[in-house]
Amino acid sequence: MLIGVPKEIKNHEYRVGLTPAAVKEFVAHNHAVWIEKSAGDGVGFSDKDYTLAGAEIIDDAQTIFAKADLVIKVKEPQVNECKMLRAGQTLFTYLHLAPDLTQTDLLVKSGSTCIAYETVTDKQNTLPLLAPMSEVAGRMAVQAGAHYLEKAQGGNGTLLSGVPGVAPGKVLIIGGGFVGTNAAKMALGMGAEVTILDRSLPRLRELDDLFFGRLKTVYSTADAIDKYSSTADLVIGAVLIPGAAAPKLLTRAHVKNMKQGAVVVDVAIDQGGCFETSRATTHQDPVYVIDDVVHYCVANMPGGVARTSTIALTNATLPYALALANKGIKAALLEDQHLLNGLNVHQGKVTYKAVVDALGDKLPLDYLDAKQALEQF
Ligand SMILES: NC(=O)C1=CN([C@@H]2O[C@H](COP(=O)(O)OP(=O)(O)OC[C@H]3O[C@@H](n4cnc5c(N)ncnc54)[C@H](O)[C@@H]3O)[C@@H](O)[C@H]2O)C=CC1
Ligand SMILES: CC(=O)C(=O)O
Ligand SMILES: [Mg+2]
Repeated sequence: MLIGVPKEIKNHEYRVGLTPAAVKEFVAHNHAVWIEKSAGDGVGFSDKDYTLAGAEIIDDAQTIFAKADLVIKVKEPQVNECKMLRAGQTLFTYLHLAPDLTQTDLLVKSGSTCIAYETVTDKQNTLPLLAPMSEVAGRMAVQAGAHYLEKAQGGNGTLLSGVPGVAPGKVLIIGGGFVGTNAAKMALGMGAEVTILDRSLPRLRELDDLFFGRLKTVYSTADAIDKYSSTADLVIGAVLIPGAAAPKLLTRAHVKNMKQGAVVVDVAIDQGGCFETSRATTHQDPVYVIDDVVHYCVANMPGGVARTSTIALTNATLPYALALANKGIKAALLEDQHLLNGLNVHQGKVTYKAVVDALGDKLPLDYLDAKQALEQF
């Protein structure tokens, strides 16, 4: 199979779909790999590294999209990338379709097969291809929050750790999954006072055990969000309903009621955001202020630490990508229900129900069960 890896083109996105080590694995399995020129430059993987691994360097993305059987990326395809996708081709990358009408429309029209990293599942009922980037983003959320709490950045001038004689800052984390847990680790490591909300009691029990009572676990209700957001210095949004648009849990009224100079980091922004006042921002222009509250809503946070993130992401995606290449796309999907859960679009049909639920009233979308879609077309 011909595997193609274009250079990422989203704002300040330096990650790359395959490391040279991953390329070697494909080559060892007799696949050809095309890498766009300078695709790995931003993370220290040179064209020479890729050539030595057995890849061919291609000058432009057009050639890759025109010929590759399987396109492996990091971020959702941007408009001109969507327009290059075609029937008979498979795209394996993050998609986050539920909040993205334009991309969904273009992918459906492309006739291609689109497998989303973020909806592939595993036996533990977690999301193995989202987890590594959630670990990164959760850790970064506290780093970003601490930075924007500084006065010169618009914050209220709180040092999250406090100092002897001065109480630490208060961090509220909404959602206790991968992002939330990693944010909690960092915030506790700094010495902040941490409260974490989730609506899963089993998850709250795990968190209580994991952190040995060093943080407060609270069942997530509007009332709890009311209470804890009003005194928080930093609120981190980390909820997820897989594949669906994020619920707006922190409302405009909550934000209005927050302390002046508090910071909110909406990590869930890639699924549309879980704060009513959130809108996606970029690494180039990461924050804006509403009601004296600094909002950080970067939709590709791990791109900011692209070297760590590229390696962590490829560690997770490689076995699935190899299965697609070695077995063939259809057979690999039909053999593995967990990988099949990643199928969002196939030959003009949307095969992920939560996407149709989120966008069906704005766009005429044909939903078809993933297995049926593969068997029919
Ligand atoms: N902005 C960025 O660069 C990145 C964003 N993300 C996003 O972060 C979000 C969280 O991802 P993960 O932690 O991996 O998901 P996860 O599935 O591990 O955790 C989500 C948690 O939210 C909880 N939850 C659901 N509804 C809730 C509610 N009403 N109140 C409180 N908790 C609730 C769930 O019980 C679960 O524990 C996702 O939208 C993901 O796509 C992840 C990585 C990077
Ligand atoms: C998960 C995601 O959207 C990212 O890593 O950019
Ligand atoms: Mg206020």
